[in-house]
Amino acid sequence: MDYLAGLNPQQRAAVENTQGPVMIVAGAGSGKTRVITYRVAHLIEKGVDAFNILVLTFTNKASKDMRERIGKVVGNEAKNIWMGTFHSVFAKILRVEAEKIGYPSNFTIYDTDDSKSLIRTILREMQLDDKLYAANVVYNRISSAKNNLISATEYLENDQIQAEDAGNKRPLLGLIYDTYAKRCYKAGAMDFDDLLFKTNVLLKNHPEVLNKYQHKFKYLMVDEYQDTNFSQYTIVKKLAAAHQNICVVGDDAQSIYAFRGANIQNILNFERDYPDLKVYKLEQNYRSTQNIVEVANSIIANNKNQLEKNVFSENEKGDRIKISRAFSDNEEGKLVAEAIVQDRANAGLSYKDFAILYRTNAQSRAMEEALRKLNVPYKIYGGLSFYQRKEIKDLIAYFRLTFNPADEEAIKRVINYPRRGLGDTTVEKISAAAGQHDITMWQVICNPQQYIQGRIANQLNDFAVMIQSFAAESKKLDAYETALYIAQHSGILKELHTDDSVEGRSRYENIQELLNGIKEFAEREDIEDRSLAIFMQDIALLTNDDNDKNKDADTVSLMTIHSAKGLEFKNVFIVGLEENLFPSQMSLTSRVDLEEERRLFYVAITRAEKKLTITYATSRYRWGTLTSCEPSRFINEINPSYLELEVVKPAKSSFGENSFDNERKTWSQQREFTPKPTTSTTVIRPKTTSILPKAHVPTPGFAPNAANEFQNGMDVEHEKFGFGKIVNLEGTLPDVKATVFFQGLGNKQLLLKFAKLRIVR
Ligand SMILES: Nc1ncnc2c1ncn2[C@@H]1O[C@H](COP(=O)(O)OP(=O)(O)OP(=O)(O)O)[C@@H](O)[C@H]1O
Ligand SMILES: [Mg+2]
Repeated sequence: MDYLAGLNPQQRAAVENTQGPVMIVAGAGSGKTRVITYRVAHLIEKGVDAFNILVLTFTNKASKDMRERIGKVVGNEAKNIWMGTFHSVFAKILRVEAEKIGYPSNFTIYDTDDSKSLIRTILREMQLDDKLYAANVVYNRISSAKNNLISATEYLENDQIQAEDAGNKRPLLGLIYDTYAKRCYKAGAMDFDDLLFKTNVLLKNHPEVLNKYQHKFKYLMVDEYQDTNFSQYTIVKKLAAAHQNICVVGDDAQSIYAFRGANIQNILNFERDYPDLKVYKLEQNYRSTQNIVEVANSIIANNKNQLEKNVFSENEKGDRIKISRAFSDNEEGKLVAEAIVQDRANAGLSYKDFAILYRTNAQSRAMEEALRKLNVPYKIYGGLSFYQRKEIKDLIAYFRLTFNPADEEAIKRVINYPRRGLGDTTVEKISAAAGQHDITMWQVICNPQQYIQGRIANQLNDFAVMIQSFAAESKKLDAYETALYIAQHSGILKELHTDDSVEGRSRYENIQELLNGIKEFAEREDIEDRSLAIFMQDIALLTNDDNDKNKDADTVSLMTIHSAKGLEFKNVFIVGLEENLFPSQMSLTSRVDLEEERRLFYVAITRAEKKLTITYATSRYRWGTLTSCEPSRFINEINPSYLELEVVKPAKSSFGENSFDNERKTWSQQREFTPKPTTSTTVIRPKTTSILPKAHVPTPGFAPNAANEFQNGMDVEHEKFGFGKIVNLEGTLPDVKATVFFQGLGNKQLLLKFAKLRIVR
């Protein structure tokens, strides 16, 4: 297969130039990711061992997609490439090398919740004002220190940082950071930032380890390089130092993680770090229509800080960008949902060709509700992971303790769940004793008589024996059998089984689902070690987009713009273009922040291939109150010649607004929606382009059908409203009410016994 034929001359040069440092800084959709993909395939075709290639991507999903594409060229060898996010790749390496830096190889990975819970414990113990020292703020400060490779000791010793924090009225941050780091260490745990921070420590203090990985990873590639932080930059620089076969691609205009420590300087430094650097320019955008590319260019031109580049498209000119105004967030949802149904029918698209992008997660609610009303299947990306649900975390905490009983956060989570008379006071006593004697909580639990007073020794002893029995069983059983054993003997299964509420049943099913997943893992033939310990290793790094069983399902994608990075969709809606929302309120005080918001807008626009719609509402519920909103300044920055404006009249919504509120809770929990299968998916006729069709002239011989003949999904004709599709039926005969989506009119609710409606097919 001549894979090189699918590249333009610059892309091809970047692919074929495999030796020495290479950088591509180019606009969106210009094929940067494609270059990395083909470059890896090319290396393998040329005989480079896949085990010697390391590719760092921004999400697990991106690396999975890339591996699949490479597999199409090189076959099975693609499995052997080291590829993944910084966190997953270096977690894997730390598992092998952890003991060198004083950690057990089965160290626990603390997720954000664990970290914040530990911080809260520490703040309580230090008796600090939790308004001044909010867990979130403390967490962010520690995270930012780690991402800048400042250890707790350095933090404490550095007068300047100290002074800064004192200025912020939080002089004790250094001490908290130090305590936090020690507690994690004692618990055999690393938080997310540690996975990079400790990798740096490892590579710095152990030259032999650095040497080993420099020789292992003979070729390094990094996608989305503009969003690397200092800690990541340093790892890459160290690994590439010996052979310098490093290729990074990125776009300064898409740098959107400065708030998490990403540093645009990393791109600029690259030229300084590698004097032999070859720089390739990609200017042609292959993704989007000319209109979309030009709008994106015109927006980003408002930013003062950017590298000069020229992006053009030779695709069709395309539709103008549509701007729609709605009168409320619910109305906005409705207009987006209706446009999707309409565009899908008119342009012969699938649901998966559509994406709805928003600035903040909270905006998904109105969208979800509207989509459900129209029976449009959707999936939320980047939301709460399956592994973050309470019941799943509870069971996993038992798994964690089985392999690492020092894990303090896991102990706190399940020592009294299910209830066994070991309440908060006991936990505080254990924690205090552990602090006093400088031992782990687990050591206290194993010898309660020695360290704490009170009559809880028996219960503690039972708990310790139980955890020890799990560890013993895990040595004899496979992953699934161990997991089942723990679920049963911890009492979790019974606890959930006896809860007969709807939520209780769904929690029980989730546990079943987890066990099923572990069973699949235990039956895999492509890996040697199928123990629960291995299954557990990277579980904290999974997001809800991984392990997606229905990845080919035909659903509309909903996500924040941050999660949309690198992706593309035929038809994109960017919603909530309002001042104080996008740009966000917090960004309005400084140019630097405002420019980051604008880059975010640039990222959003450039996801669209064919059609882009931007919407805003003039009122919206925020923080529980109805606020009136002004259109975003970003809309004014677009040259009007690219725009088509549409104002949606405040109509009495056909949606029962109250029913939304009732269902709100359930919907926000269930983040995926697949409507019941409809009997037909025929395109709605006739095709019209105008917003409001002329008065309908019924088909000659028009004769309405009887109420009992209709089914959901049927194409129908109404005497006056024209052609439509039944999207919902409710009630019982003879009072069945149909929701029919009419071309250009949207949803109408009709009582079938009165409506003059004819079945088309
Ligand atoms: N030479 C080419 N010929 C045809 N299609 C191409 C070519 N180069 C890239 N494409 C297509 O253009 C689209 C954008 O490419 P890609 O995702 O690699 O761009 P990118 O620069 O990584 O974008 P982003 O900045 O959004 O991450 C993809 O669908 C890709 O397959
Ligand atoms: Mg890309």
